[in-house]
Amino acid sequence: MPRKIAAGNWKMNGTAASLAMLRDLAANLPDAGPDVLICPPAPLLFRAVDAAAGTSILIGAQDCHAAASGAYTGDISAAQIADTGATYVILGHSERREGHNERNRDVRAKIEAAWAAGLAAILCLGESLEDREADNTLDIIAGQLAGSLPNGATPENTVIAYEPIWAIGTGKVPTLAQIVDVHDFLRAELTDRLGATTADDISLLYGGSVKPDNAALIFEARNVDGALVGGASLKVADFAPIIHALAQS
Ligand SMILES: O=C[C@H](O)COP(=O)(O)O
Repeated sequence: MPRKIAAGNWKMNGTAASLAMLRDLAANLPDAGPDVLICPPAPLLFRAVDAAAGTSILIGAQDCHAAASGAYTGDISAAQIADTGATYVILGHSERREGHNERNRDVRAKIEAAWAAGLAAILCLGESLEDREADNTLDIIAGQLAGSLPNGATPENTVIAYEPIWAIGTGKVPTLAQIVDVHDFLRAELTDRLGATTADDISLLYGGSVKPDNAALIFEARNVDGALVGGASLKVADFAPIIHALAQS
């Protein structure tokens, strides 16, 4: 069985003061619930790890460089992320692919770097509205998966997040059938590549406008093992109900 995971991506939001929410969140988690992960901006990682100490909340980063070290002003390496005590890194988010021109091969190299540093990678995949309307979704997903995921994926080092670009921050959510189509496809592609024993245990997250009022329905979808949540992960009042919905799914 894949692990259930509720991951919060704070994107470029929050300050040190925002980390007080981690204690509140920890106090509002279900017993025996899913893995809960918060990915704050990089400058907050050390403090976030401290703030989460003694709780079950895990901490992750939002990107890393593919190189181990060097003259890359403004970038951070996977080893530097691991040094903070963070254990995950989001890679290939559409906001990186679009805003920073990351290609599949760049994402692949970053995942290799993450693994080498002992981090688990959350690989993000998703189609644009144009791709969706042209009925190209599964081709796009197949290409991103083939191009971005290195050999050697395991349930411990890899999580896949399906995030339709048109659903991110828009309040638009695919139908349950559309989510199931992509998640079933991902599971089948992973099975082809890795065999069922490994593929069946890799957590597949849905991301894009997950909110307290739609989470329970989304978690009914076959092969949805959790969510990658943006805006609704910033407040305990929004994120905790999503986590509870996942625990009950
Ligand atoms: O990484 C998270 C996603 O981009 C979803 O963001 P959102 O929940 O604000 O739509």
